Amino acid sequence: MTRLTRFFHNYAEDTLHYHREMGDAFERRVGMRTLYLCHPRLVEHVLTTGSANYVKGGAYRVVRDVLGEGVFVSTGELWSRQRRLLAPELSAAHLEHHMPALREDLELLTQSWNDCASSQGALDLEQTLSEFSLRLLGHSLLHTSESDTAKLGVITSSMDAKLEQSTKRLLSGGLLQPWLPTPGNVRARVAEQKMTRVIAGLISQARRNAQERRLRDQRVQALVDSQPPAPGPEDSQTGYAIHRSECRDRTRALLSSAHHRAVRLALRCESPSAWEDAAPSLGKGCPFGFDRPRPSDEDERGHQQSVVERMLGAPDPRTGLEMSDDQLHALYRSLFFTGHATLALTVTWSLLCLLHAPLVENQLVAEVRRVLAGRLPRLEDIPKLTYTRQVVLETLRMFPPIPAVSREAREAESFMGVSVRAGETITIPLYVLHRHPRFWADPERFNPGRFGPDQPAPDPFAYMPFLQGERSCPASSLAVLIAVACLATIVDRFQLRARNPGPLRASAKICLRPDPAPEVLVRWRPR
Ligand code: HEM
Repeated sequence: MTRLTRFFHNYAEDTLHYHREMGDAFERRVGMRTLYLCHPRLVEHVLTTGSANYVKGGAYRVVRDVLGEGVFVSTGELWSRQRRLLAPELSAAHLEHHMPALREDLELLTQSWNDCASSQGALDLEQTLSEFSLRLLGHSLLHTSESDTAKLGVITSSMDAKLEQSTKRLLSGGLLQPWLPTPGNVRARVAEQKMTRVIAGLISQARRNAQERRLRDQRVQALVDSQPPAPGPEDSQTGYAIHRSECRDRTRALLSSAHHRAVRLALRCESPSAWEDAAPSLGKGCPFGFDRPRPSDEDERGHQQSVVERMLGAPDPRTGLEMSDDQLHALYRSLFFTGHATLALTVTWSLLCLLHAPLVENQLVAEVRRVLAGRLPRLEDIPKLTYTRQVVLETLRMFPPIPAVSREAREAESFMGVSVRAGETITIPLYVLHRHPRFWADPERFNPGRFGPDQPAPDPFAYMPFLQGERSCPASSLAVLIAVACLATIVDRFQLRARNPGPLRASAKICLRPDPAPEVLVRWRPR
């Protein structure tokens, strides 16, 4: 393979070779001149201390072309508003809310793998995990229904087709104009139309849900306000009656947290008789409905707001305007772009690494069997899966799904012996930093032990699968927990073997993918 073909096939591996020859900072020209920074302290400057001078430029223009001004590429107030609203939803603390969707989707995943195991078949790992992560994103973040899930694949495949064409356009240096009737341009236009249609449907649904929620909340408010001043029950500890205002607050809290199913159903069906049936139960005192059965996971999820509904309910503080359809389109695209392949690839690479590490697999199976013993993970199981987490972290070191990021310098500057020109593209190769021999002992060895509790934490700029700084991944901790749950569920039930064992190979475009993908045989793991 020539240097150039190696670069285009897997620029991450190619950069690793260059780093060995050229050191921690070097320039290369492939199409355009790029400065590569491969030392944690240089990277720290670009991402944190000196970050005001470095923006998402260059390659991100291609992405902007496809995604619009979503959270991934936007800047300034538009970016910070989207990020602020998204962050709580994507935090690890929110895992509890994603758990019902996660368990449901893990169940579906294992069902399809059961079919494969019973027919002694082979699996396309990346494909099945990609379907899993797509379904999960739709269910847990966007609250898509089962029928919508089928359409989500259209978004990601259309996005891939558009990204490919936009990249070609960028590399053509202006020759490949979008209006030219080339097959690639036609494919990209069709892809854009399909993607727009599906997302528009999801947005209308989210707007309808948000409107229904607003009406319901107003009715709840009116109903609660119209209650007679009931003394309420006695507080079990103090013996004092709960005041009416407290009653109301607690009623509201209960209603909004989906505990009072009967009233919720009545509010939703809006028939006068249902209202009449429900109203007395509101007046009977607090705490309403504590003795009622908890609603099902499905019902619980139905009452939480999706990310998009939350965005619709939070108008711009300066203008008072709701997010426009264009902004919502960009939000959907950004979430699918950032969350879909990354999660699927993390679990795919973890399973592929295990094919080559039988001792690690044994230790992992022992832990998973102890904690899960054949059932789906529950929230409280996940912190106990400590070795599984180490396996995920080590996989993210060796095969970071996003192997490099780039920034563009606004102005010229010099720091730590490196000179940067105005407008220059800086590449930060995570793949190289994760294998830097000065920061990692035996970097080419898959060794989850390096993330053990007795080991020192790695340098945060030598290990950053989720990047560092203000543009780092807002879903970092959550994504690791989900990957842990998924890996544990699979390893507990299934044993994978490669049909043609050989070294793991990758290709890197935007993401780092197994290439060629080994054919993997799935069997039930003996108990
Ligand atoms: C293991 C899985 C994941 C990995 C390795 C990962 C990694 C990354 C990295 C490296 C970036 C910075 C990219 C850049 O600056 O070019 C990023 C940004 C981002 N990620 Fe993730 N990610 C993962 C999962 C997710 C998930 C599940 C979501 C949510 C749907 C998500 C949402 C985002 C968003 C919104 C950004 C843009 C942040 C900003 O610019 O402010 N990621 N991710």
